[in-house]
Amino acid sequence: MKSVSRIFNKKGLIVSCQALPDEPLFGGDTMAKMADAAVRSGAIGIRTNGADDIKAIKQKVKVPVIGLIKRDFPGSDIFITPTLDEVITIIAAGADVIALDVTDREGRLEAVQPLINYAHRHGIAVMADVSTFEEGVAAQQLGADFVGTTLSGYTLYSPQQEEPDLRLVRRLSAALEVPVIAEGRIWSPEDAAKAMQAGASYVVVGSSITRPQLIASRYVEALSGLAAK
Ligand SMILES: CC(=O)N[C@H](C=O)[C@@H](O)[C@H](O)[C@H](O)COP(=O)(O)O
Repeated sequence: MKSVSRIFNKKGLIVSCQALPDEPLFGGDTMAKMADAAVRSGAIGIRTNGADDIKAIKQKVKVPVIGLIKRDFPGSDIFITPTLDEVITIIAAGADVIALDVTDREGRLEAVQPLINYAHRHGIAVMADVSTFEEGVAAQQLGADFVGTTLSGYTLYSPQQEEPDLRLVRRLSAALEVPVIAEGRIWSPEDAAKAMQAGASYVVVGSSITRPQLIASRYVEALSGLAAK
């Protein structure tokens, strides 16, 4: 496997280009254009969901791609690359890093080890999406190459807040040897800068760059009281 420090050529912004089938920008072609725009602006990596989008983005841009597959299983809360099937599909699609759920739910901390090992046997690095400090420590012990704060706010036991979890970024960055990726609810360049000041090596920004329906709705909401007058 490529040494982790050589996957991304420097620290910086990773743009998450994701649209699910029910979102207006759904489709590999659109996501590849989003990725192109991000890279032209200086993004050093892309994070994306699904084999089609991974392939389309890999064809379009030269920066490393973090791939995941969101898949729902009835009765389970684990939806980011839940099983080996998705890991195999992501590798075949050409991702440079695989993102997967490394939370302490449903026996996941045991179940995820073979997925990490499989990725490594195929020369692919792993980004652990965690929701707490303890999960980040466990993820490093399990061999994850990057630890991301992606799932803080999305497990029942992590802080439920509108802002990014900078406290978690700070604690993980102080304690871990592997690079920490700040991700989740980063809505401004100022928040992104704070995340890096808190110790993150990389900052993933998604919705506030690539989900125009969410961006527009913030403006509409800000105007709604005034527009009624
Ligand atoms: C919790 C979950 O499903 N997160 C997903 C993970 O890949 C994406 O839907 C987010 O857009 C991504 O984490 C970036 O975060 P934000 O869009 O807040 O900048």
